[in-house]
Formats: sequence, C-alpha cells, structure tokens
Amino acid sequence: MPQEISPNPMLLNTPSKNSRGLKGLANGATEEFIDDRELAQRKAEAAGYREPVDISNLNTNQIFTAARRNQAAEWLRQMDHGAAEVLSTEPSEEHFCLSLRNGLILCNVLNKVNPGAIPKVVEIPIIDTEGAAQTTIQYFENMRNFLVAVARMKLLTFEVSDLEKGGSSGKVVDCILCLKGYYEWRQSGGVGVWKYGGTVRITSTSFPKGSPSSLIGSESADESLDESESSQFEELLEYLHLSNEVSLHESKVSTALTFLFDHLGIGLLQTYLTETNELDDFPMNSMVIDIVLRKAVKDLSSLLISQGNQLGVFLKNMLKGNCKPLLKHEFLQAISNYIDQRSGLVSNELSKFCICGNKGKDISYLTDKTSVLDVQQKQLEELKASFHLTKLEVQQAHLTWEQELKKIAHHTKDLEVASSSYHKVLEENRQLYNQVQDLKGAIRVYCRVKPFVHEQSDEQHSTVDYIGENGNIMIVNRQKQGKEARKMFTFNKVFGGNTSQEQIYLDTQPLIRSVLDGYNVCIFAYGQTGSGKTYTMSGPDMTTEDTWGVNYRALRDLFELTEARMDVIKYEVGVQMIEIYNEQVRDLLAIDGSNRRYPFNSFFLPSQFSILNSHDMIYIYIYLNHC
Ligand SMILES: Nc1ncnc2c1ncn2[C@@H]1O[C@H](COP(=O)(O)OP(=O)(O)OP(=O)(O)O)[C@@H](O)[C@H]1O
Repeated sequence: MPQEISPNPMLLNTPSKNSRGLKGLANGATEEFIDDRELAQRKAEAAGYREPVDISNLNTNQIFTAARRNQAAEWLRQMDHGAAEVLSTEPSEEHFCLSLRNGLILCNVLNKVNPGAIPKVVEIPIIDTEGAAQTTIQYFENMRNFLVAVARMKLLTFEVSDLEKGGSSGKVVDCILCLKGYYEWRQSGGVGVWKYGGTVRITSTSFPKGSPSSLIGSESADESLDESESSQFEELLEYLHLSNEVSLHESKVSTALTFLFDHLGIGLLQTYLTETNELDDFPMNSMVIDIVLRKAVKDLSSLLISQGNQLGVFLKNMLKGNCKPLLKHEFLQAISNYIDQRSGLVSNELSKFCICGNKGKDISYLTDKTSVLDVQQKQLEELKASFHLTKLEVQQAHLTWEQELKKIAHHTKDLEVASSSYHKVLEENRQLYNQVQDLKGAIRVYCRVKPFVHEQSDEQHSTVDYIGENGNIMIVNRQKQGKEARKMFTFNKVFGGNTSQEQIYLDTQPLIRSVLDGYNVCIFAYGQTGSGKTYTMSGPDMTTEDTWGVNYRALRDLFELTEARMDVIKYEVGVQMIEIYNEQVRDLLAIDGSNRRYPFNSFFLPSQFSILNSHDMIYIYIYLNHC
C-alpha cells in the first residue's frame, strides 16, 4: 500500500492556503525557508504519518490523490457546518472515510445541492438496547438514500464498502467532486459545459449509464500507478490546470449569458406588454408572465444551443485539426483569441465567426472582420496621436500668439506715447511757424513792377530807376529836376518786371498753411486800372498751370494740405466773390439777380459755394467770365 502525503500546495491550493499551510507546519512562530523535499516531509507528517516520509518513496499519484481528497473535504466543510466540525482541511484517508461513513454530511450536502433529494435524514442516532447495531443500520439508511439520490441524478457514485478500510476512497472523492461540479454549474445558471474536479481522462466505464454527455469523468484516483506512468500524470496535472483556465472562461461566459437571459426575458416581457393593446384591461397574472417568459426562454435556448454547438466545433477542431496535441500556451492562446473575438462581436455576427485550424505552433483565428477592426483600431490610435500632436501645436501657437499680442500691445503703447509726443511737437511746430509768419509782419505790402508790353517796350519811358534788395524802389520823374526828380519808396519786397508768377507766389505760400492752422489771412491786390492786379492774382491763362496767379496756386496748396491732413482733421472749403466798383459792392456769385448788390439779403452775407478742389474754383471763374 503506497503511503500518502499531503498534496503539493503549489499545484492545487491557493497562495493563501500555501501560506497558512507553511505557517502551520513550521516549528515555532517564526517563518523559515524550507525546500520542496522538507515541505513534502512536513506535509506527510501533518497528514498522519508519525515517521518522517522519505520523499523518494512517494509517487505523483499519491500526491494527486491527497490533493483531490483535500479539495473534496474543503468543499464539504464549506457546504455543511457539521462537516466543518468533523472534517479537517487536510484529512488522512482514514479520517476522511470515518467522517463520512454515517452519511449525515453527505445527505445534508446533497440536500443543499438538490433540495429535497433526500426527504429524511437521520440526524441523531437512536441508542437503544441493541446499541451500535441499531445506529449502524440508521447510518446505512443515510448512505443508501444518498447513493440512490446521486444515482438518480446520474452523477458519479460509489459503493458503501468504499468507505470501509481497504475500500476505494478515491471513488468517494470522485463522487463528491462530481457533486461539487454539478453544484457550481447550477449556481452559475446551469449553462454551458460542466465538469467535476477538472480531471479529463475519459473512461466511460466509470460513469453510470445515461450520464450527461457533457460530464467528463475520471478514472479512479486510487488506482496505483507505477513510476513509468509519472509522465502521464504530469500531463494530467498540466491538463488539469489548463481545464481550470477553461472553466474560468466558461464561468465568465455563463455570467454573461445569465445577464443576457435576464435582459432578453425582461425586454421581451416589456415589449410584449407595451405592444399588446388587448391586454390593457386584462388583469396581469402569473399565467401571462409565464407565457411571455416561456417564449423568451425558448428564444434564448435556441441561441444557447447554437453557441454550444459552435463552442463544441471550436474545441473539436482545435484538438483534432492538429497533427500533434497542442501545447498549453497554444491552447490558451486559441481560447483567449476566441473569447476576445466573440465578446467583441455582436450576437448576430457570431455565426460568421471562422474557426481555422492550422499546423504547428502558428495558430491564427483572425477573421477578415478582425483584420478590419485591427486596422481601424490602429487608425484610431494614429488619429489619437495626431490629435494629441495637433493639440500641442495649437497650444504652442496659442502661446506664441499671446506673446505676440503682448508685444503688439506694448508697441501700441509706445506708439501712443510717440503719437502724443508727435502731436505735441506738431502743435509746437505750428505755433512756431505762425510766430515766424507774425514776425515777418502781420501786414505785408509787396510791389510788383509791370513790365513794358508790346508797343511800350521803350525803356526810356520807365520810371523805375532802381530796385533794392531790401524792398526799396526809386522812382524817377523826368519832368522834374533835382531832388524832386527822384523819390524812394519802401515795401516788404519789390518784384521787378521780369519776376515770374511762381516767384511772386513764394512769399505768399507760407500763409496758406496758417489758414489751415486757424489763422485769418487776407491777400489782395491794389493798383490803378491796367496795372496788373488780375494778371498777378489770377494769371493770363488759367488753363496753363505755369501762368497761374496767386489765387489758383493758393487754392491748389490749400487742397493739398487738406488731403494730407484728412486722417486728422476734416476741412470744408467755401468760396465767396464780391466786386467793389464805383462805390458799389456786388455779389459776383449771386444766382438771383435781385440780391446781387449790397445789402445782398437779410443776413448781409454774399453767396457761398463749397468747393472740393482747385478745379471747382476754375469752373466758377470760367462761369463768371461768361456771365
Ligand atoms: N506782369 C505783367 N507781365 C505782362 N503783362 C502784364 C503784366 N501785368 C499786366 N499785364 C498786362 O497788362 C494788361 C492789364 O493788366 P490787368 O488787366 O491785370 O490790369 P488790372 O489792374 O486788372 O486792370 P483793371 O483794374 O482795369 O481790371 C493785361 O493785358 C495784362 O496782360
């Protein structure tokens, strides 16, 4: 009989259990480092061996058997309070069988798994005169009821004798783990494939006739295996771990399907009640709800069957479609891909999902749709990156603009200051300029000597004897003698007979600017008839700019300055024209002839025309000449 040892917790127990086990086994309160060999020995001691176990005498099967027994004990402890008191977490085979022999724990647990499966459980043994014999019979009744109920549920079962010394306790463990698997399957909604204990070596003789097709059994765990079979057990344990992974995925799928069922059922009920007007006056009762829900269940069942078939095909293809068995990571990768794909697709597209077997290590189940999704995902990532980049650029541009705006605002302030200074300087300049004009004289008198024209070109008749630079002119009277013959006159300036129209205007020009600066200016010509007043003020030919007189030249400058200052100030230019002749004042621009003589009208003001440029004045002049 091979000795048993507590299982290697690294294989089947959770990390927390490992920690607890190590602390419990360690001598003393402090933790210590132990190697695998010592760990096995300590666990063997904890499992009931008084003598230290030589690890070299143990085989993997013994470790595996103990692990499964512990798993079964742990589950029974969780399911039943009585079991928690009686069973230890890592019981020896003898202790395990002894605790279950009365059938009380098994019956209580089975009733929790399948309520009402065993209507009558013998709780307290009746001690009478016949003592233990009566108790044994009552215990046997529990065991018999349990085994009958389990067989009725088409689960793995065992013989009563398997709980006796020399019996096959492995079958008892198989039965309990089978019950555990069934219970967990029911708890998760009873959807999908279920299996107990995770073992997958299929031996049809181990199953009762008529077991569910999804039930995967195991060969009896207490069959002794020699060392040559250890490699098979290594594979078995590997597969056990793999199957647990599959169970995890299936559990997730079950949860999703449960949710789907609830959602669909409630949704169908909701839709049915909303759309069906006939039920408005109909009292809602359980029958109506049952009918609608039944329909929902039917629809959902169809969907589940379809999915179940699909999953079956997938697994079969994966297992059979390869020349050699898949490695663990290949199998996991394939399942993971399948789950990812399936969860990413809408339900009506599941049927399009393509399962593709392949050869060797290169397994790929990507469909065209997945490729499209991948491409779109990639594009989305690129777009996100591009968006992020653009956002950074915009932020950078925003910062640059803010800096530029600050600079512009700063420059604008400088300009405002400069502009203010400029206006001050301009005003100062204006004042100085007009002061200079004042200094030149508020009233200036110029003298222009009319040259001899045509038949008068005899210089002997000239009365001008001398013209000085400082405005002096000496006039000769040839009819007189001595001092009386010559007289000196002084003006601001004297222009000789050869002076051009342009030279005459140069001394007048500065006064035009003074007009626009707000000063009153009056320019007029004085002299006897034919002395050249009209020639000087208007010019002989208004169509030739070179011969323009003071008036037109002044108007030209006036409008040029007005235009230059148009951004700062707006000027309006008007013209009036009067004639004083023979003690009569006449309005030359009066349209109404009755108002032509002074007083012109009730306001005593002559007519005024607005003009926009010097040409307007010329038109007026032409008009007057033709009147
Ligand atoms: N500086 C000059 N150079 C050449 N010709 C001149 C000059 N001044 C006047 N004349 C000529 O003398 C003539 C008379 O001049 P103008 O008509 O200007 O005199 P006036 O003073 O206006 O006379 P009135 O008072 O009678 O109107 C014109 O033929 C004119 O061309």
